Amino acid sequence: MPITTTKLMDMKRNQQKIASLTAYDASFAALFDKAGIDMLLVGDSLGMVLQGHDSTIPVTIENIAYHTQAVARGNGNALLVADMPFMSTPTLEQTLQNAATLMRAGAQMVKIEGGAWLCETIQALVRRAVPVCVHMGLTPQSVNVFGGYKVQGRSEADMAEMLNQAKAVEQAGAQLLVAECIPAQLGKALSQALTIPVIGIGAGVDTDGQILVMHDLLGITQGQLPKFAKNFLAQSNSIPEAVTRYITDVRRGLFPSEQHTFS
Ligand SMILES: Nc1nc(=O)c2c([nH]1)NC[C@@H]1CN(c3ccc(C(=O)N[C@@H](CCC(=O)O)C(=O)O)cc3)CN21
Ligand SMILES: CC(C)C(=O)C(=O)O
Ligand SMILES: [Mg+2]
Repeated sequence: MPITTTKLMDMKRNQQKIASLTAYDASFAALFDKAGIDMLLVGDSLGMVLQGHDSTIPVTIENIAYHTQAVARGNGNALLVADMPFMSTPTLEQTLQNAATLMRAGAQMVKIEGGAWLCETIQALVRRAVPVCVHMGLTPQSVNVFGGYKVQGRSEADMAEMLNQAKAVEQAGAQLLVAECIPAQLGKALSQALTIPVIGIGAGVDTDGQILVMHDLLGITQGQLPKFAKNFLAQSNSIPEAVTRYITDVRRGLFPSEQHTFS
C-alpha cells in the first residue's frame, strides 16, 4: 500500500516512528523501498554528495526534477518528497511553476526551507493540490546568513519562536515538518505541539520520525560528518542490511542515541 500523508499522520497518532532517507537514483530508491522505508526525499543535499559542491546553493530545479524522475521509477510505496532548491520560490507565480515541475517529475510533496513567512506560499500550493513539507532549524540554503552549519534554536526565545512558526505553517496547511540540527528538547516540544508529523535530523530521538542522508548511512560522505550522522554499514555486511538496521533502530527509538544528539 502506498504511504500517504494520511498514513504518516496515523503513524504519529499511534506512536509508530517514521523512517526516511534521501535517495537520488532508481537503484537506491528501489532498495530502500524494498527495505520498508516510509518516505524518500530527493534532497538538494545532492549538490554536496553527488555534485561535490560545499553547499546546496548551486542546485537547480532541473537537477531536482532529473533525480526525482529516476527515484520515482525505482520507488514502490514510499512517499516521494522533493526539495525546492535555493531561490526556487522568489515569487508566487514561479513557486507554483517550480512545484509543478517537481510534481510532474513524480514528487508527491515538495519541501521548502523557511518559517511562518511561507504561510501564503503554503496556502497557494495546497489549494492547487501540491502537498507541502516545511524544513525548519538549520536550513542549509541559509548557510551564508547563519555563517556556517550551526545548531539553531538554542535560546529560550529562539525555541518559543520556532514553536510559534511551526504552529503557523501547520495552520497554513503544511502536512509535514522537517526539523534539522536543534536541541533534542525543542525536537520533542515541536512534535508534541503539532498534529502533523515532525521528522528530525539532529533533532533528538523524540521526534515523530528520522531522516538521514543516504551517503552518511553508508559511510561514503567525504570530509567532516555532521554529529547526528551514523555509518550503519560499519556494523553490517551489506547495504540492504545497513538500511534495515537503520529502519529498525529508528522504529525502536534506538537511533539517534546521545552521541548523535544536541542538547
Ligand atoms: N552528507 C550530508 N549530510 C547532511 O546531513 C547534509 C548534507 N550532506 N548536505 C546538506 C545538508 C548540510 N547539512 C549539515 C552540514 C553540516 C552540519 C554540521 O557540521 N553541524 C555541526 C554543528 C555545529 C554546532 O554545534 O553548531 C556538527 O557538529 O554536526 C550540519 C548539517 C545537513 N545536510
Ligand atoms: C537533510 C535533508 C532533510 C535535506 O533537506 C536534504 O537532504 O537536502
Ligand atoms: Mg535539503
